[in-house]
Amino acid sequence: MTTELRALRPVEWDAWYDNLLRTFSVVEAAGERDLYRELTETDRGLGVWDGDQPVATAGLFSFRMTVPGGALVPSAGVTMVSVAPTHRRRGLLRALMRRQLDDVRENGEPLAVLTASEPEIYGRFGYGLASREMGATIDLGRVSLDVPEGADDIRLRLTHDPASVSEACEELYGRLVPLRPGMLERRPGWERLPLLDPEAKREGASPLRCVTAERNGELVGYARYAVKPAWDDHEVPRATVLLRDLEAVDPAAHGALWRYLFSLDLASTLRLTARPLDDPWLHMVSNPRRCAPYWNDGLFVRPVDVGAALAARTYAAPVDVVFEVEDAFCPWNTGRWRLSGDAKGAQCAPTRDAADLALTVRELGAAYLGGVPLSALAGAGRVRELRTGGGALREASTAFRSDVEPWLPHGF
Ligand SMILES: CC(=O)SCCNC(=O)CCNC(=O)[C@H](O)C(C)(C)COP(=O)(O)OP(=O)(O)OC[C@H]1O[C@@H](n2cnc3c(N)ncnc32)[C@H](O)[C@@H]1OP(=O)(O)O
Repeated sequence: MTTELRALRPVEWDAWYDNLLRTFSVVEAAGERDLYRELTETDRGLGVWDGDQPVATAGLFSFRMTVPGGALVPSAGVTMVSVAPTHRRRGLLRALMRRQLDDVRENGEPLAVLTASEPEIYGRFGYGLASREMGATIDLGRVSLDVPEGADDIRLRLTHDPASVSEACEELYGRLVPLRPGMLERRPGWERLPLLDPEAKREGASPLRCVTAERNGELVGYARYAVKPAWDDHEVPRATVLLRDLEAVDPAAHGALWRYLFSLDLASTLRLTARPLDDPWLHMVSNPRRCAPYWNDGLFVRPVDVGAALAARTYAAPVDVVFEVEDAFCPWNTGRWRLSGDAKGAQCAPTRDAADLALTVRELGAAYLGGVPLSALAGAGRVRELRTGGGALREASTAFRSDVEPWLPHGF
């Protein structure tokens, strides 16, 4: 087999995308191809060709991601990775990852990020699981909600045309981006993604609708959802409310929107996916157990330039530690790095000083957004204390934590 790994040419996009669809065995729905064609940064696409046939794909998005402290840091979003079943397990993914991370480094992005089809794939390339997301199946008949003061002052409006209020919702979303690590600044065109609602993928649910929350005429929150109607054998209504996304700027706005979703007529279940671990509704419900919360993996983070990545965020407490970093896939990161920082800023540079903590770049990626404690990774043997007399783990672990759980509200 002779194959060629090279950059994607714009005219090849459809065949390249078809390889992705075939590999994922997904049925294409109306609107998806046009949207992804528009969103794809063709000049950052890679593929492997066997003759004139694409047999592997990988893409990058030029995102900026919020890190602890609120800075937006250039982060390459790895996407559309596929290897045709005829060509799997011959090293094509590894070759694509090699070329991609070299390109990201050359492009000066300190981080690469991704969401994984299967979590076990990307650790070997230095990606660590940095954010988790929560799902829940809430038994509306058994769970009540105690909403905060001010919820009654919120005016809710329902629209069956979410696009008609999208601009205002996007403006609100933009205000929230700097407040939570892991959120991605919207790039042009991405506002269409949360509105994508092909009939073929609804599985009996209604079209998407949007409820907006206003206080004194100003938008303070919104929720997009669909309802899947159902009636049991005794004609009892048992609809399921499927929440697509919800954003709100303060407790009262959250309260009003969650109360709305918890009390829709004819519904017996509210299903949530991809919510942040610290979602406010968890602390408003009478019975969290009957909400069956669970968590799943969210965003994987890979420091591509360890020094620049660690210096780009701030730290919850003063920290001055030397990390002994091992990075087998990107050896330019391997070595000792001194990180000194606090809540105002940080510096990180190579050093010859004695190391305080040893870890691989994957653990640095996992801890980077502040959601995974270094101490928990140390408990699993993945971070080792080297400082004589100890104390470095506690110092670094405290400093890395974020007050707000990292979260990626949407896939890419
Ligand atoms: C960010 C995203 O786009 S996520 C989407 C990823 N794509 C998919 O899941 C689509 C379906 N699967 C595929 O297309 C392919 O099987 C891929 C892309 C996952 C793997 O491609 P391959 O070319 O077969 O991988 P490759 O041969 O380079 O393997 C590299 C290593 O990863 C391992 N690996 C590859 N796929 C998997 C997997 N699904 N689960 C666990 N390990 C895996 C290989 O065993 C190999 O291990 P090694 O480092 O010990 O040698």
